[in-house]
Amino acid sequence: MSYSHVERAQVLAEALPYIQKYNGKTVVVKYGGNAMISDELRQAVISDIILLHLVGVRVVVVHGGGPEITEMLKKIGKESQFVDGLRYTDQETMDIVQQVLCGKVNKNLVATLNRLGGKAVGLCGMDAGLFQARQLDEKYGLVGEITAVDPQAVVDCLENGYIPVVSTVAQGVDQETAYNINADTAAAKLSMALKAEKLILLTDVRGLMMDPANENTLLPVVKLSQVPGLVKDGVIKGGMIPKVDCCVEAVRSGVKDAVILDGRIQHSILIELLSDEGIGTMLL
Ligand SMILES: Nc1ncnc2c1ncn2[C@@H]1O[C@H](COP(=O)(O)OP(=O)(O)O)[C@@H](O)[C@H]1O
Ligand SMILES: CC(=O)N[C@@H](CCC(=O)OP(=O)(O)O)C(=O)O
Repeated sequence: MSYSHVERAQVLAEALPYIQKYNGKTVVVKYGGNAMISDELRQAVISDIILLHLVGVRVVVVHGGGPEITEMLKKIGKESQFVDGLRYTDQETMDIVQQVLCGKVNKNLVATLNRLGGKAVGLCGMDAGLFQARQLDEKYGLVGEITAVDPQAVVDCLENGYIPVVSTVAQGVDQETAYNINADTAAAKLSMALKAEKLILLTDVRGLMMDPANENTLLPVVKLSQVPGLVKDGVIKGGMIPKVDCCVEAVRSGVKDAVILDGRIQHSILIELLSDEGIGTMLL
């Protein structure tokens, strides 16, 4: 499909009110799934983030990396175990989680952002006490429940024109260990501490659907009051439950809205933020 000059200009003009709306506002993007694995999608996400940053949006990236952790564990002959969707994390697993998230994934992401013209700084949850945590429950091993967020390091980055890129390993407050935190949960907690305008969770499905097997049943807008009913009726289930829960918590705590967005669609972040089209599920 090719566009005329006028059509191209219209797309840019359409973005103006949205750029004005989000200028100076904080948007937390949880980056993970296919959008992180496919080269093409990775470039699109990263260029979206740089563009938003350049038009004055205070973009904060919180990244996942579950598949990379699983792959590295496999290399050392360890099978991954999940309990209620959370990785069972023994000490050996925790060491790998820290190496993969804070080392490989975080630094590669920072390098790509910088290579494509951004100015990114990588932080993990232990830097400057960003995320403090205690053990969530023995049944998950060293999985943490965030007890406090000190967003100052992230704010300092934003104030100095950097794009903060955060990995979700937290410092223990109940014992001398690092804790593994689910990236959706950490992104939601950070959005709350930053009083963000918006939380975006990139995932590998269109959003919340009445029938997960049918993409035409996407629910574009879900009010918090509808969530308990959707859970009770079995519409929200499995991996969607913790995702929706942390969106609910964020919105209840003052984040204006939370969007579950399809990271498989190129430039889904730009379409969501800077156009008249809403393409995921917005919880508000
Ligand atoms: N109503 C629903 N709409 C969409 N997906 C749903 C729904 N209920 C359950 N799911 C499941 O939730 C999954 C998304 O959660 P998850 O796999 O944990 O995401 P991620 O890996 O991005 O964190 C989907 O792949 C789908 O199988
Ligand atoms: C406790 C827990 O499950 N932590 C996750 C942290 C990474 C993550 O959440 O990555 P995705 O967003 O790519 O799934 C894990 O170990 O896989």
